[in-house]
Amino acid sequence: MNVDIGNALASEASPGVSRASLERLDDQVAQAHERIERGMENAEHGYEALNLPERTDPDEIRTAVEPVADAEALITVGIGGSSLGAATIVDALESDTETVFLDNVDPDWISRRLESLPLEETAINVVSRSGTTAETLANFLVVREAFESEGVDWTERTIVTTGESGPLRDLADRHDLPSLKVPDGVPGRFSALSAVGMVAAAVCGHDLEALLEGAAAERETLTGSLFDCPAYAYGATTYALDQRGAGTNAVMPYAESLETFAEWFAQLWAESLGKDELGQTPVRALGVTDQHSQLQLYRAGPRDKLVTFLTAGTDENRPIPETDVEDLAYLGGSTLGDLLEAEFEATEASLAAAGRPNVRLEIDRVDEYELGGLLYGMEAACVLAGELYGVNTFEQPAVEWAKKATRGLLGGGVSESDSDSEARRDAERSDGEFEEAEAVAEKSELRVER
Ligand SMILES: O=P(O)(O)OC[C@H]1O[C@H](O)[C@H](O)[C@@H](O)[C@@H]1O
Repeated sequence: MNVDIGNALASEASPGVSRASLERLDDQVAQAHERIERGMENAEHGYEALNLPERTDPDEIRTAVEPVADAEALITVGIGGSSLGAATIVDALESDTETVFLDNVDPDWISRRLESLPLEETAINVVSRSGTTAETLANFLVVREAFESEGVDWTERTIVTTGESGPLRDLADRHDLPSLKVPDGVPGRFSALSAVGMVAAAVCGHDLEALLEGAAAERETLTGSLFDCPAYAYGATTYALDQRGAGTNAVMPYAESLETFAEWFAQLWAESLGKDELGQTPVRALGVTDQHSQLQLYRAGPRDKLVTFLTAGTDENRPIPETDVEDLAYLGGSTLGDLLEAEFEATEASLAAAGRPNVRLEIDRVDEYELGGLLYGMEAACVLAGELYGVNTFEQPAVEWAKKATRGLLGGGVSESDSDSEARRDAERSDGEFEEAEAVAEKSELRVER
Protein backbone atom coordinates (compact mmCIF):
# COMPACT_ATOMS: atom_id res chain seq x y z
CA MET A 1 0.00 0.00 0.00
CA ASN A 2 1.29 3.45 -0.87
CA VAL A 3 -0.05 6.68 0.57
CA ASP A 4 0.20 10.11 -1.01
CA ILE A 5 -0.49 12.94 1.45
CA GLY A 6 0.61 15.75 -0.88
CA ASN A 7 -2.91 17.12 -1.26
CA ALA A 8 -3.36 17.26 2.51
CA LEU A 9 -0.50 19.70 2.90
CA ALA A 10 -1.26 23.37 3.42
CA SER A 11 -0.76 25.54 0.36
CA GLU A 12 -1.99 28.91 -0.83
CA ALA A 13 -5.19 27.23 -1.92
CA SER A 14 -5.55 24.88 1.03
CA PRO A 15 -5.67 25.32 4.78
CA GLY A 16 -4.48 21.65 5.14
CA VAL A 17 -1.66 20.67 7.46
CA SER A 18 1.81 22.23 7.14
CA ARG A 19 4.90 20.09 6.70
CA ALA A 20 6.38 21.72 9.82
CA SER A 21 3.44 20.64 11.96
CA LEU A 22 3.67 17.09 10.59
CA GLU A 23 7.35 17.11 11.55
CA ARG A 24 6.38 18.17 15.06
CA LEU A 25 3.70 15.46 15.16
CA ASP A 26 6.34 12.90 14.18
CA ASP A 27 7.75 12.95 17.74
CA GLN A 28 4.34 11.83 19.00
CA VAL A 29 4.23 9.20 16.25
CA ALA A 30 7.58 7.82 17.47
CA GLN A 31 6.22 7.56 21.03
CA ALA A 32 2.98 6.00 19.82
CA HIS A 33 4.96 3.50 17.78
CA GLU A 34 6.88 2.45 20.89
CA ARG A 35 3.58 1.96 22.71
CA ILE A 36 2.21 -0.10 19.81
CA GLU A 37 5.32 -2.29 19.61
CA ARG A 38 5.17 -2.89 23.36
CA GLY A 39 1.48 -3.80 23.14
CA MET A 40 2.22 -6.23 20.32
CA GLU A 41 5.13 -7.81 22.16
CA ASN A 42 3.02 -8.36 25.27
CA ALA A 43 0.00 -9.52 23.24
CA GLU A 44 -2.11 -6.82 24.92
CA HIS A 45 -5.81 -6.59 24.10
CA GLY A 46 -6.24 -4.91 20.71
CA TYR A 47 -2.55 -4.53 19.90
CA GLU A 48 -2.50 -8.31 19.47
CA ALA A 49 -4.48 -7.83 16.24
CA LEU A 50 -1.34 -6.46 14.62
CA ASN A 51 0.34 -9.84 15.27
CA LEU A 52 -2.24 -11.74 13.20
CA PRO A 53 -0.05 -12.10 10.08
CA GLU A 54 2.20 -14.42 12.12
CA ARG A 55 -0.47 -15.90 14.39
CA THR A 56 -3.18 -16.96 11.92
CA ASP A 57 -2.87 -20.54 10.73
CA PRO A 58 -4.25 -20.97 7.18
CA ASP A 59 -4.09 -24.78 7.43
CA GLU A 60 -6.38 -24.79 10.46
CA ILE A 61 -8.92 -22.66 8.57
CA ARG A 62 -8.74 -24.83 5.45
CA THR A 63 -9.21 -27.99 7.52
CA ALA A 64 -12.33 -26.55 9.16
CA VAL A 65 -13.92 -25.66 5.82
CA GLU A 66 -12.95 -28.96 4.17
CA PRO A 67 -16.47 -30.50 4.49
CA VAL A 68 -18.00 -27.60 2.52
CA ALA A 69 -15.09 -26.70 0.26
CA ASP A 70 -17.14 -27.52 -2.86
CA ALA A 71 -20.24 -25.52 -1.82
CA GLU A 72 -21.90 -23.57 -4.61
CA ALA A 73 -22.96 -20.82 -2.21
CA LEU A 74 -21.95 -19.54 1.20
CA ILE A 75 -24.14 -17.75 3.70
CA THR A 76 -22.10 -15.81 6.26
CA VAL A 77 -24.15 -14.96 9.34
CA GLY A 78 -22.47 -12.27 11.45
CA ILE A 79 -22.52 -8.53 11.94
CA GLY A 80 -20.03 -5.67 12.27
CA GLY A 81 -16.54 -6.98 12.81
CA SER A 82 -17.83 -10.52 12.41
CA SER A 83 -18.95 -9.81 8.86
CA LEU A 84 -17.36 -6.77 7.21
CA GLY A 85 -13.78 -8.10 6.98
CA ALA A 86 -14.94 -11.30 5.28
CA ALA A 87 -17.27 -9.31 3.02
CA THR A 88 -14.47 -6.93 2.02
CA ILE A 89 -12.22 -9.83 1.01
CA VAL A 90 -14.77 -11.91 -0.91
CA ASP A 91 -16.45 -8.93 -2.57
CA ALA A 92 -13.07 -7.75 -3.83
CA LEU A 93 -11.98 -11.08 -5.33
CA GLU A 94 -13.43 -13.26 -8.09
CA SER A 95 -14.87 -16.65 -7.14
CA ASP A 96 -17.35 -19.23 -8.47
CA THR A 97 -18.93 -19.45 -5.01
CA GLU A 98 -21.93 -17.21 -4.55
CA THR A 99 -21.65 -15.31 -1.27
CA VAL A 100 -24.44 -13.88 0.83
CA PHE A 101 -23.95 -11.91 4.05
CA LEU A 102 -26.78 -11.87 6.55
CA ASP A 103 -26.28 -9.10 9.07
CA ASN A 104 -29.45 -7.07 8.93
CA VAL A 105 -32.52 -8.77 10.39
CA ASP A 106 -34.93 -7.48 7.75
CA PRO A 107 -37.32 -10.44 7.25
CA ASP A 108 -38.16 -9.50 3.65
CA TRP A 109 -34.59 -9.40 2.56
CA ILE A 110 -33.64 -12.61 4.38
CA SER A 111 -36.60 -14.52 2.94
CA ARG A 112 -35.64 -13.45 -0.56
CA ARG A 113 -32.00 -14.50 -0.06
CA LEU A 114 -32.99 -17.90 1.35
CA GLU A 115 -35.47 -18.56 -1.43
CA SER A 116 -32.90 -17.79 -4.11
CA LEU A 117 -30.19 -20.19 -2.87
CA PRO A 118 -29.79 -23.94 -3.57
CA LEU A 119 -29.68 -24.85 0.14
CA GLU A 120 -28.49 -28.43 -0.41
CA GLU A 121 -25.37 -26.94 -2.07
CA THR A 122 -24.99 -24.04 0.37
CA ALA A 123 -22.62 -23.74 3.34
CA ILE A 124 -23.26 -21.67 6.49
CA ASN A 125 -20.50 -19.64 8.15
CA VAL A 126 -21.68 -18.34 11.54
CA VAL A 127 -19.41 -15.81 13.20
CA SER A 128 -19.77 -14.04 16.53
CA ARG A 129 -16.93 -13.16 18.84
CA SER A 130 -19.19 -12.92 21.89
CA GLY A 131 -21.54 -15.67 20.72
CA THR A 132 -24.44 -13.61 22.05
CA THR A 133 -25.24 -10.98 19.40
CA ALA A 134 -29.02 -10.98 18.92
CA GLU A 135 -29.01 -10.32 15.16
CA THR A 136 -26.52 -13.09 14.44
CA LEU A 137 -28.15 -15.67 16.67
CA ALA A 138 -31.64 -14.88 15.38
CA ASN A 139 -30.53 -15.01 11.75
CA PHE A 140 -28.73 -18.28 12.33
CA LEU A 141 -31.82 -19.86 13.89
CA VAL A 142 -33.87 -18.71 10.90
CA VAL A 143 -31.33 -20.06 8.40
CA ARG A 144 -31.13 -23.37 10.28
CA GLU A 145 -34.87 -23.74 10.15
CA ALA A 146 -34.94 -22.99 6.42
CA PHE A 147 -32.41 -25.80 5.84
CA GLU A 148 -34.42 -28.19 8.03
CA SER A 149 -37.66 -27.40 6.24
CA GLU A 150 -36.03 -28.34 2.91
CA GLY A 151 -34.73 -31.56 4.44
CA VAL A 152 -31.09 -30.41 4.33
CA ASP A 153 -28.90 -31.39 7.30
CA TRP A 154 -27.48 -28.02 8.38
CA THR A 155 -25.07 -29.68 10.81
CA GLU A 156 -23.21 -31.09 7.80
CA ARG A 157 -22.91 -27.68 6.23
CA THR A 158 -22.14 -25.27 9.09
CA ILE A 159 -18.84 -23.84 10.36
CA VAL A 160 -18.77 -21.78 13.54
CA THR A 161 -16.24 -19.12 14.54
CA THR A 162 -16.69 -17.79 18.06
CA GLY A 163 -15.05 -17.21 21.45
CA GLU A 164 -13.92 -19.88 23.88
CA SER A 165 -17.30 -20.07 25.62
CA GLY A 166 -20.82 -18.73 25.20
CA PRO A 167 -24.09 -19.81 23.59
CA LEU A 168 -22.68 -20.20 20.09
CA ARG A 169 -19.74 -22.25 21.38
CA ASP A 170 -22.22 -24.46 23.30
CA LEU A 171 -24.26 -24.93 20.16
CA ALA A 172 -21.18 -25.87 18.11
CA ASP A 173 -20.15 -28.41 20.77
CA ARG A 174 -23.65 -29.86 21.06
CA HIS A 175 -23.89 -30.54 17.33
CA ASP A 176 -20.22 -31.38 16.88
CA LEU A 177 -19.78 -28.67 14.25
CA PRO A 178 -16.38 -27.76 12.83
CA SER A 179 -15.41 -24.65 14.75
CA LEU A 180 -12.66 -22.10 15.01
CA LYS A 181 -11.79 -19.73 17.81
CA VAL A 182 -11.72 -15.95 17.58
CA PRO A 183 -8.16 -15.22 18.70
CA ASP A 184 -7.74 -13.75 22.18
CA GLY A 185 -7.02 -10.04 22.34
CA VAL A 186 -8.44 -9.32 18.88
CA PRO A 187 -11.54 -7.05 18.75
CA GLY A 188 -14.01 -7.89 15.98
CA ARG A 189 -13.25 -4.91 13.75
CA PHE A 190 -9.53 -5.84 13.81
CA SER A 191 -10.11 -9.54 13.08
CA ALA A 192 -10.33 -9.65 9.26
CA LEU A 193 -7.00 -11.45 9.06
CA SER A 194 -8.05 -14.23 11.44
CA ALA A 195 -10.59 -17.05 11.00
CA VAL A 196 -13.28 -14.38 11.42
CA GLY A 197 -12.51 -12.87 8.02
CA MET A 198 -10.81 -15.81 6.38
CA VAL A 199 -13.26 -18.71 6.61
CA ALA A 200 -15.36 -17.17 3.84
CA ALA A 201 -12.20 -16.53 1.80
CA ALA A 202 -11.19 -20.18 2.25
CA VAL A 203 -14.58 -21.52 1.10
CA CYS A 204 -14.30 -19.26 -1.96
CA GLY A 205 -10.88 -20.75 -2.72
CA HIS A 206 -8.82 -17.61 -2.15
CA ASP A 207 -5.14 -17.66 -1.34
CA LEU A 208 -4.96 -17.31 2.45
CA GLU A 209 -1.16 -17.36 2.55
CA ALA A 210 -1.00 -14.39 0.16
CA LEU A 211 -3.45 -12.40 2.31
CA LEU A 212 -1.21 -12.95 5.34
CA GLU A 213 2.01 -12.32 3.38
CA GLY A 214 0.68 -8.97 2.17
CA ALA A 215 -0.21 -8.07 5.75
CA ALA A 216 3.21 -9.22 7.01
CA ALA A 217 4.92 -7.03 4.43
CA GLU A 218 2.92 -4.05 5.66
CA ARG A 219 3.84 -4.89 9.23
CA GLU A 220 7.51 -4.58 8.19
CA THR A 221 6.88 -0.94 7.23
CA LEU A 222 5.83 0.06 10.76
CA THR A 223 8.66 2.32 11.88
CA GLY A 224 8.76 5.24 14.25
CA SER A 225 8.23 7.91 11.59
CA LEU A 226 5.20 8.89 9.57
CA PHE A 227 7.55 9.88 6.75
CA ASP A 228 8.74 6.27 6.34
CA CYS A 229 5.55 4.32 7.00
CA PRO A 230 2.46 4.52 4.76
CA ALA A 231 0.09 3.35 7.50
CA TYR A 232 1.35 5.92 10.00
CA ALA A 233 1.42 8.62 7.31
CA TYR A 234 -2.30 8.02 6.83
CA GLY A 235 -3.16 7.76 10.55
CA ALA A 236 -1.17 10.86 11.50
CA THR A 237 -2.39 12.98 8.59
CA THR A 238 -6.05 12.19 9.15
CA TYR A 239 -5.60 12.99 12.85
CA ALA A 240 -3.82 16.28 12.06
CA LEU A 241 -6.53 17.27 9.56
CA ASP A 242 -9.24 16.48 12.09
CA GLN A 243 -7.49 18.81 14.55
CA ARG A 244 -7.82 21.48 11.84
CA GLY A 245 -11.52 20.94 11.35
CA ALA A 246 -11.77 17.97 8.96
CA GLY A 247 -14.18 16.07 11.18
CA THR A 248 -15.49 13.98 8.28
CA ASN A 249 -13.50 11.44 6.29
CA ALA A 250 -15.14 10.43 3.01
CA VAL A 251 -13.59 7.21 1.77
CA MET A 252 -13.88 6.81 -1.98
CA PRO A 253 -12.53 3.67 -3.67
CA TYR A 254 -12.24 3.86 -7.45
CA ALA A 255 -12.58 0.08 -8.00
CA GLU A 256 -16.15 -1.22 -7.80
CA SER A 257 -14.83 -4.40 -6.14
CA LEU A 258 -13.54 -2.31 -3.22
CA GLU A 259 -16.87 -0.72 -2.39
CA THR A 260 -17.26 -2.96 0.68
CA PHE A 261 -13.83 -1.83 1.91
CA ALA A 262 -15.39 1.57 2.65
CA GLU A 263 -17.98 -0.18 4.87
CA TRP A 264 -15.28 -2.08 6.74
CA PHE A 265 -13.26 1.11 7.13
CA ALA A 266 -16.29 2.97 8.47
CA GLN A 267 -16.70 0.54 11.36
CA LEU A 268 -12.97 0.50 12.07
CA TRP A 269 -12.72 4.29 12.20
CA ALA A 270 -16.04 5.03 13.90
CA GLU A 271 -15.99 2.42 16.66
CA SER A 272 -12.28 2.78 17.39
CA LEU A 273 -11.93 6.54 17.47
CA GLY A 274 -15.44 7.84 18.19
CA LYS A 275 -15.27 8.33 21.96
CA ASP A 276 -14.67 10.98 24.62
CA GLU A 277 -16.33 13.43 22.18
CA LEU A 278 -13.43 12.88 19.76
CA GLY A 279 -13.12 11.05 16.46
CA GLN A 280 -13.71 11.58 12.78
CA THR A 281 -16.93 10.64 11.01
CA PRO A 282 -16.34 8.13 8.19
CA VAL A 283 -18.54 8.48 5.12
CA ARG A 284 -18.80 5.80 2.44
CA ALA A 285 -18.51 6.89 -1.16
CA LEU A 286 -17.64 5.23 -4.47
CA GLY A 287 -15.76 6.69 -7.42
CA VAL A 288 -16.99 7.48 -10.04
CA THR A 289 -20.60 7.01 -8.90
CA ASP A 290 -20.36 9.58 -6.14
CA GLN A 291 -18.68 12.16 -8.34
CA HIS A 292 -22.21 12.54 -9.64
CA SER A 293 -23.76 12.54 -6.21
CA GLN A 294 -21.61 13.73 -3.30
CA LEU A 295 -18.76 15.62 -4.98
CA GLN A 296 -20.63 18.93 -5.11
CA LEU A 297 -20.69 18.94 -1.30
CA TYR A 298 -17.07 17.86 -0.96
CA ARG A 299 -15.81 20.64 -3.23
CA ALA A 300 -18.15 23.47 -2.29
CA GLY A 301 -19.81 22.59 1.02
CA PRO A 302 -18.49 23.21 4.53
CA ARG A 303 -14.72 22.97 4.93
CA ASP A 304 -15.01 20.12 7.40
CA LYS A 305 -13.95 17.18 5.25
CA LEU A 306 -11.09 15.06 4.13
CA VAL A 307 -11.54 12.83 1.08
CA THR A 308 -9.60 9.55 1.08
CA PHE A 309 -9.25 8.15 -2.43
CA LEU A 310 -8.37 4.51 -2.95
CA THR A 311 -7.04 3.44 -6.34
CA ALA A 312 -6.09 0.00 -7.62
CA GLY A 313 -4.14 -0.97 -10.73
CA THR A 314 -5.66 -3.49 -13.14
CA ASP A 315 -4.70 -5.44 -16.26
CA GLU A 316 -8.33 -5.56 -17.31
CA ASN A 317 -9.38 -3.02 -19.91
CA ARG A 318 -12.10 -2.39 -22.45
CA PRO A 319 -11.74 -0.18 -25.48
CA ILE A 320 -14.54 2.31 -25.97
CA PRO A 321 -15.87 1.71 -29.51
CA GLU A 322 -15.60 4.52 -32.06
CA THR A 323 -18.84 6.26 -32.94
CA ASP A 324 -19.88 8.63 -35.71
CA VAL A 325 -21.67 10.92 -33.22
CA GLU A 326 -19.49 14.02 -33.36
CA ASP A 327 -19.91 15.05 -29.72
CA LEU A 328 -18.78 11.62 -28.56
CA ALA A 329 -15.72 11.42 -30.82
CA TYR A 330 -13.41 12.27 -27.92
CA LEU A 331 -14.26 8.93 -26.27
CA GLY A 332 -13.38 6.78 -29.29
CA GLY A 333 -9.93 5.19 -29.19
CA SER A 334 -9.81 5.48 -25.40
CA THR A 335 -10.55 2.69 -22.96
CA LEU A 336 -12.80 2.48 -19.91
CA GLY A 337 -9.57 2.32 -17.89
CA ASP A 338 -8.38 5.62 -19.43
CA LEU A 339 -11.74 7.17 -18.62
CA LEU A 340 -11.67 5.91 -15.02
CA GLU A 341 -8.16 7.27 -14.52
CA ALA A 342 -9.05 10.62 -16.06
CA GLU A 343 -12.14 10.85 -13.85
CA PHE A 344 -10.09 10.09 -10.75
CA GLU A 345 -7.30 12.54 -11.60
CA ALA A 346 -9.76 15.28 -12.48
CA THR A 347 -11.66 14.79 -9.23
CA GLU A 348 -8.51 14.75 -7.13
CA ALA A 349 -7.24 17.89 -8.86
CA SER A 350 -10.59 19.63 -8.59
CA LEU A 351 -10.62 19.14 -4.82
CA ALA A 352 -7.00 20.24 -4.49
CA ALA A 353 -7.68 23.35 -6.59
CA ALA A 354 -10.59 24.23 -4.31
CA GLY A 355 -8.34 23.86 -1.25
CA ARG A 356 -10.08 20.69 -0.07
CA PRO A 357 -7.60 18.29 1.56
CA ASN A 358 -7.46 14.78 0.16
CA VAL A 359 -5.23 11.73 0.54
CA ARG A 360 -4.60 8.93 -1.93
CA LEU A 361 -4.20 5.27 -0.93
CA GLU A 362 -2.86 3.12 -3.76
CA ILE A 363 -2.66 -0.63 -4.21
CA ASP A 364 -1.01 -2.27 -7.24
CA ARG A 365 -3.97 -4.49 -8.04
CA VAL A 366 -6.96 -6.11 -6.35
CA ASP A 367 -5.55 -9.45 -5.22
CA GLU A 368 -5.05 -11.29 -1.94
CA TYR A 369 -1.56 -9.93 -1.27
CA GLU A 370 -2.51 -6.30 -1.82
CA LEU A 371 -5.76 -6.66 0.13
CA GLY A 372 -3.91 -8.15 3.10
CA GLY A 373 -1.58 -5.16 3.05
CA LEU A 374 -4.44 -2.68 2.75
CA LEU A 375 -6.45 -4.15 5.64
CA TYR A 376 -3.41 -4.41 7.88
CA GLY A 377 -2.22 -0.92 6.93
CA MET A 378 -5.55 0.67 7.78
CA GLU A 379 -5.72 -1.18 11.10
CA ALA A 380 -2.24 0.07 11.99
CA ALA A 381 -3.25 3.59 10.88
CA CYS A 382 -6.27 3.40 13.15
CA VAL A 383 -4.28 2.16 16.16
CA LEU A 384 -1.79 5.00 15.61
CA ALA A 385 -4.60 7.56 15.33
CA GLY A 386 -6.12 6.17 18.55
CA GLU A 387 -2.81 6.76 20.35
CA LEU A 388 -2.66 10.33 19.03
CA TYR A 389 -6.25 11.05 20.10
CA GLY A 390 -5.54 9.40 23.46
CA VAL A 391 -8.69 7.23 23.32
CA ASN A 392 -9.14 3.55 24.11
CA THR A 393 -9.18 2.31 20.52
CA PHE A 394 -10.30 -1.20 21.35
CA GLU A 395 -13.51 -0.76 23.30
CA GLN A 396 -17.00 0.26 22.09
CA PRO A 397 -19.19 0.95 25.14
CA ALA A 398 -21.69 3.05 23.21
CA VAL A 399 -22.55 0.16 20.88
CA GLU A 400 -22.77 -2.30 23.72
CA TRP A 401 -25.35 0.00 25.32
CA ALA A 402 -27.71 -0.43 22.35
CA LYS A 403 -27.07 -4.18 22.24
CA LYS A 404 -28.14 -4.41 25.87
CA ALA A 405 -31.19 -2.26 25.27
CA THR A 406 -32.32 -4.49 22.37
CA ARG A 407 -32.00 -7.54 24.54
CA GLY A 408 -33.89 -5.82 27.33
CA LEU A 409 -36.76 -4.92 25.00
CA LEU A 410 -37.06 -8.57 23.95
CA GLY A 411 -37.20 -9.65 27.56
CA GLY A 412 -33.59 -10.88 27.84
CA GLY A 413 -30.92 -9.59 30.22
CA VAL A 414 -27.15 -9.66 30.35
CA SER A 415 -26.38 -13.30 29.72
CA GLU A 416 -24.59 -15.11 32.53
CA SER A 417 -22.79 -17.13 29.90
CA ASP A 418 -21.62 -14.07 28.00
CA SER A 419 -18.12 -15.06 26.95
CA ASP A 420 -17.01 -11.53 26.24
CA SER A 421 -16.28 -10.15 29.66
CA GLU A 422 -15.55 -6.70 28.26
CA ALA A 423 -18.86 -6.57 26.44
CA ARG A 424 -20.54 -7.80 29.59
CA ARG A 425 -18.98 -5.10 31.73
CA ASP A 426 -20.00 -2.41 29.25
CA ALA A 427 -23.54 -3.78 29.05
CA GLU A 428 -23.89 -3.79 32.82
CA ARG A 429 -22.47 -0.29 33.06
CA SER A 430 -25.17 0.96 30.68
CA ASP A 431 -28.07 -0.22 32.89
CA GLY A 432 -28.83 3.15 34.51
CA GLU A 433 -28.25 5.06 31.28
CA PHE A 434 -30.96 3.01 29.58
CA GLU A 435 -33.64 3.92 32.09
CA GLU A 436 -32.64 7.56 32.03
CA ALA A 437 -32.66 7.73 28.23
CA GLU A 438 -36.01 5.94 28.07
CA ALA A 439 -37.52 8.56 30.37
CA VAL A 440 -36.10 11.45 28.30
CA ALA A 441 -37.28 9.84 25.07
CA GLU A 442 -40.81 9.51 26.44
CA LYS A 443 -40.95 13.11 27.62
CA SER A 444 -39.81 14.49 24.29
CA GLU A 445 -42.07 12.39 22.07
CA LEU A 446 -43.58 14.39 19.22
CA ARG A 447 -45.63 12.47 16.70
CA VAL A 448 -46.98 13.87 13.48
CA GLU A 449 -49.60 11.54 12.09
CA ARG A 450 -51.54 11.58 8.89
O1 LIG B 1 -18.82 -10.68 17.00
P1 LIG B 1 -19.97 -10.28 17.83
O2 LIG B 1 -19.72 -10.50 19.28
O3 LIG B 1 -21.24 -10.92 17.37
O4 LIG B 1 -20.15 -8.73 17.68
C1 LIG B 1 -20.51 -8.12 16.46
C2 LIG B 1 -20.42 -6.61 16.61
O5 LIG B 1 -21.22 -6.27 17.73
C3 LIG B 1 -21.22 -4.92 18.16
O6 LIG B 1 -21.93 -4.14 17.30
C4 LIG B 1 -19.82 -4.40 18.38
O7 LIG B 1 -19.83 -3.04 18.64
C5 LIG B 1 -18.97 -4.67 17.16
O8 LIG B 1 -17.64 -4.25 17.40
C6 LIG B 1 -18.98 -6.14 16.85
O9 LIG B 1 -18.18 -6.36 15.72
